[in-house]
Parts: sequence; C-alpha cells; structure tokens
Amino acid sequence: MTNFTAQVQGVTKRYGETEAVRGVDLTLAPGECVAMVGHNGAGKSSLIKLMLGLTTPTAGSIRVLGGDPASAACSPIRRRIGFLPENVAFHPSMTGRETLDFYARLKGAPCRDNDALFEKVGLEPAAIRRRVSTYSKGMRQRLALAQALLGGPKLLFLDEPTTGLDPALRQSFYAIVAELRDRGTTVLLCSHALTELEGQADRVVVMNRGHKVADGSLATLRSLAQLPVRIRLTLPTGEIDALASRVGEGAALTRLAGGVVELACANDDKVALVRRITCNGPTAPIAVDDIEILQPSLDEMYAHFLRREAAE
Ligand SMILES: Nc1ncnc2c1ncn2[C@@H]1O[C@H](COP(=O)(O)OP(=O)(O)OP(=O)(O)O)[C@@H](O)[C@H]1O
Repeated sequence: MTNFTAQVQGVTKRYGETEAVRGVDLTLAPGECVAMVGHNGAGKSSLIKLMLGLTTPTAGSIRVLGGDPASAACSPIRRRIGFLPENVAFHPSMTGRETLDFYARLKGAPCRDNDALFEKVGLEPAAIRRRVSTYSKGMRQRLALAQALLGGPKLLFLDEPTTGLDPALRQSFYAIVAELRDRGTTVLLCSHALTELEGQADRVVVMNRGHKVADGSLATLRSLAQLPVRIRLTLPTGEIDALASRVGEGAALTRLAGGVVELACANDDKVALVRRITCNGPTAPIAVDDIEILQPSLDEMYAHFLRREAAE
C-alpha cells in the first residue's frame, strides 16, 4: 500500500450556502510536485486550508503525514508542513531577520538555521537587516518562502507563489521548488499562471466550482483531452498550394503571417502527416524551411476540461 503524504477522501467543505469544495478525492505521494489549477473561487485555497488543519471538512476525511491535521494531537505533524499563503502580510516595522526568527520560534524551529534559509532564497545580508516595509514584492516573496521552509517541511503548500514576480525571480523560485522535490519534499502548488507550470509539476489537478475535474500528468491529461497538435511549417513562396493538395482532408490548414502554415491534426496522425508532406510521393516533396510541433498547452487543456464539465 502506498504511504501517501496526504490523502483527501470524499471531502466537502461548506461555508453557509457556499460549497467551496465538493466531494474531492486527492492524494499526494512523497516527493511529488503537484500543481492545482482553477478559476478564482474554484476551491483551491479552501482545500489547502483543510489539509493544513486550519478548517475541518463538512464531510469526508483528510489524513496528512499519517494523522488528522486538525486534531490537537497532531501539532508535531503541523510542524512538518510549510505554507506560503496567497497574500503574505508581515509586520512592516520588523526586519527580515526579526520576522524569520519570530516565525521560527512559533514553529519550534531552531533560529540558527535561518542564515542558511536566507541564503537559499537569495536574501542578501544587507536586506535581512532592513525593515520589511522597505522590501520590494520580490524580496517579500523570498522572505515568505523562507518562512514556509522553516523546520525543513515534508509537505509544502505554495498558494500563488509567483504572482507579481519578474521572470528571473520566477525561475529561481521554481529552481528552489525542484531542489526541494528532489530531496523528497512533497509540494502542492496553486497557480493561475498555467504556462509556467508546464515542466515544473509531476501532476496537474484541475478544479472547477469546488469539483476536481481532472488529475494526471501532462501526458495523461493530453491523452484524455485528445486535443489536436499543431504543426507549424515555414515554406518558401509558392509551396503552400502544393502543401494543401498533399495534406488532403487529414488535417485543418491555417495560413499564418510570414509564409507560415499551421496544420492541426490528431496526435497519433502527426508522424504520418509529416512523412506525407516531406517524403517522395506521386508529386515532389514539399520544401520545408522550418518545422515546429506544438502540443496543446496547459491553458488549452484547462479550457477543454472546463468546457467538458459545463457540457455534462
Ligand atoms: N471563510 C469563508 N467564508 C465564506 N465563504 C468562503 C470562505 N472561504 C472561501 N469561501 C468561498 O469558497 C469559494 C472557494 O474559495 P477559495 O478561496 O477556496 O477559491 P480559490 O480557488 O482559492 O480562489 P482564488 O484563485 O481566487 O484564490 C468561494 O466562493 C469563496 O467565496
């Protein structure tokens, strides 16, 4: 039997009339990085709060690191969980060091490890001595990540961790997440920035109005969604008509700017289609200057799963 880091079974969370989470099953395995995506109000933060033990389910059960995260007996378990909330609010008049020391004491983590944490998240010694009110958004987010990493968590929840960060900072953020995952930390990451999650997460969970509507690796979601792949060809002038007759009805052809043509076809047909275009046949092969194969993006798959649920 797999020893899951977190196991959510049939969980519903109701706030008065609002069903924030509806009958969700979810497992997180050790060392897995899972991305949870969904529209505003889809229930992502509510699910994280349930797994943190900050709220209790209206129905269903939750086990995290072998216990019920909301029970008083499980405070040692909660010390092994890190959380970077969506909106981080630190006391503006405390310095970076005072802030991290404060949270370390709250969590029962040794303050002597804090210098290593500052280094890991890239906060310079001069910055650590400054008040948080003087920090840029990026510096505050680095401090927030250091706070989430206190005590070396086995399970880390990151709610919209890269919102408002510049591309370089986002990359360094994901590099830290990858390192943690390689060391066996389980990471659950919520984001609206779907494109940047590609390549970061082992699995993607799609939420819609409190429901889980899809759960799998990108490859699994792609094969479930069965969305067309797009083949972009750059062709010399005059080749486009020849291409259209070669392609036939097997793929939809769209002319883009700059002599670029896009073909949309089923994933399983793409190799045969490229052969048909570029190999000898009854007519001469098409001269292709460049070729690019585009798999459906996470954005497109997300939209697909939402449409499918709406249709059902
Ligand atoms: N404490 C609360 N009391 C009442 N309603 C709540 C509470 N917390 C969340 N909700 C409602 O539950 C639903 C799900 O909210 P939640 O914050 O979990 O969504 P989310 O997917 O995290 O959204 P976002 O991406 O905007 O952060 C929303 O309709 C929200 O208004």
